[in-house]
Parts: sequence; structure tokens; C-alpha cells
Amino acid sequence: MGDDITLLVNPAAGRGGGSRAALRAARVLRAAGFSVRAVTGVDAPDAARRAREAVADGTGALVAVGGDGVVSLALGAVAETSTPLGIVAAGTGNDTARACGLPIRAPEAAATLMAEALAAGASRRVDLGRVGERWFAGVLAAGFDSRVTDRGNRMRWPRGRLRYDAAVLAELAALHAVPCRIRLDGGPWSERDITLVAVGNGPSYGGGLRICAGARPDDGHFTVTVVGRVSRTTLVRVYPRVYRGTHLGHPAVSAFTATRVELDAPGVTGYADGEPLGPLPLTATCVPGALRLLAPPAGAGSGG
Ligand SMILES: Nc1ncnc2c1ncn2[C@@H]1O[C@H](COP(=O)(O)OP(=O)(O)OP(=O)(O)O)[C@@H](O)[C@H]1O
Repeated sequence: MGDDITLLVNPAAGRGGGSRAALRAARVLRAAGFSVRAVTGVDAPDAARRAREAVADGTGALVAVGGDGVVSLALGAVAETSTPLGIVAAGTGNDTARACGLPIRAPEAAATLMAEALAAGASRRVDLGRVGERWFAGVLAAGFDSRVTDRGNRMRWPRGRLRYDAAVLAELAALHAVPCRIRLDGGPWSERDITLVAVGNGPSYGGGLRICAGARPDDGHFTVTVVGRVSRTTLVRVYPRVYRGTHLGHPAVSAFTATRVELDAPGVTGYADGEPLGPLPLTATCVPGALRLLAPPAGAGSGG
């Protein structure tokens, strides 16, 4: 594996800040002695293909520059390989970087940590979720929250966390529970009316909404949050508590841990790391240590 670094840049991430973040990170990495090249791609599939090529060509590290979307593309290239992933979080939500304790909207700090980790030959093993050929680092969402993501992705305004809040308000008007079948670790199917189900490798989505509070990306399993049938009033009252993760104490909310989660519900689309996976049914599996993450040697769980 070479000592060059490939930046996978989403120029549009974070209101067009992706390119600026890449320039700032590249400056730090070059000053630390690394050879750096940036790839973008004309669209997301092209970017994903270029990332896979860089990994196949033996790049020393792949660094995703942007939000959770470009990290998600990068995962498809590096998962279950020995190529480490760095993250320069410059997007809207940045939940994967947040879950891994990496700097957010601080490209120089992120690049400095990466350079230190590469120089020390250190990386941290992180679990990933897998659905078919797709990988995710954060949360797989289905139900109310996938409809919110769908709407949020279509909205151009407002920006950041406010966009998710606005999408939540719009979807509240159409709130309904759906019958959902859930099976954990190959056990018996359970069927119930749900408002949403979230399968967390990491704890948050939507820029810090801690829907699967307690999930850690290095604990070897998912943390699953199921919200049963709730009224609009209850959802409005409980929603702000999701930022602190205290919604888990509500009687309509159940939490489980599992390494394999099967979900089936009519007319529901699954989203992972904010990207559409397709309609249910789907099966998510937690793959322990599937990712080598460039993180400081002193980071929790370092090694590998
Ligand atoms: N290099 C790229 N070229 C084109 N599209 C990309 C690229 N990288 C990521 N994307 C797509 O752009 C979308 C947004 O990416 P990302 O999450 O990195 O930015 P963001 O500003 O945080 O996004 P969002 O507005 O969704 O919160 C995703 O759907 C992702 O697949």
C-alpha cells in the first residue's frame, strides 16, 4: 500500500464548502509530507467508482471530504479492506464523524489527526452495518424518519438541522403508524404497529438526533429503537428529547440490541446514513471491525 492519500471530495457538501475543506485539509497533509490527490466524480455513482479504483490501485488512505453522504460512498470502497478511511467532516449532518469523535467543520484539525495516525501506523477498528452490498456507519431508518429524510433530501431550504426540523413538521401532518414485522438475531418475528424503527451502528442521524442513544460504532452490535403507535401530540412532545436521547424512557419507545435485524413493512423505504436503500423488506447485519478508521492513536479502542 502506497503512502499517497486520496481525497474523495463532495464539492457540494455543506453548502459548497466541500471543495474549500478539501483544499485546507490537503495543505495540512502535504505539509506533513504526504502526497495527496483529490477525486470527485460527475455524480455519486461515478465518485463511488473512482473511490473503488483508488483503493484497488493501492492508495495509502481514502479520505472522505463532505457529509455523511460522501462517507457512505467511501465505505463501499474501503469496507472489509485494509485501506484506512479518514473523514474531513464538512457536510450538513456529519453524524458519522460525530459518532467517532472526529473534528467537525475543522478541516485542519481533522487532517492533523489523520497525519498523526498515518505516521504512527495507527487506526481504529469500527463496526459497519451491511444491507446486501450497501454499508452504513450510522443509522438505518424506516417509517416516520425515513419519510422525513426523503422530504429533507428534496428540500433546498432551510439548511442544516433546521431542514430536518422543517421536514419533521411537514411529515407530522401525515403521521400514521404502519404494521411492521421485526426479527432480531434469527429469533421469532414480532409484529406491531410502528411509527418508526431505527437500527443504529452509531447513535445519531439528522445532525445529532440521538435516536439510537447508547449505540457505539465499536460495540459489535446494533442498538435498535422502535417507536410504536403514537399520537401527533406525543411525537411533538417527545421529539426534542431525541437530541438528548432521553426519549428512550417513553413507554411507546423500546430499545434492543442485535447483530442481525430483519424488517418488513408495506410501503416503507429504508434509509441508511441518509441515503435511500430501497423498499422493505431488508436485512441489516452488523459486521464488527469492518472499517479501519484513521483516528488518533490515543482514541478509544485504537488498534488494528
Ligand atoms: N463526489 C460526489 N459527487 C456527487 N455527489 C456526491 C458526491 N459525494 C456525495 N455525493 C452525494 O451528495 C449527497 C449529499 O452528500 P453529503 O452528505 O456529503 O453532503 P451534505 O451537505 O452533508 O448533504 P445533505 O445536504 O444531504 O445533508 C449524497 O446523496 C451523496 O451521495
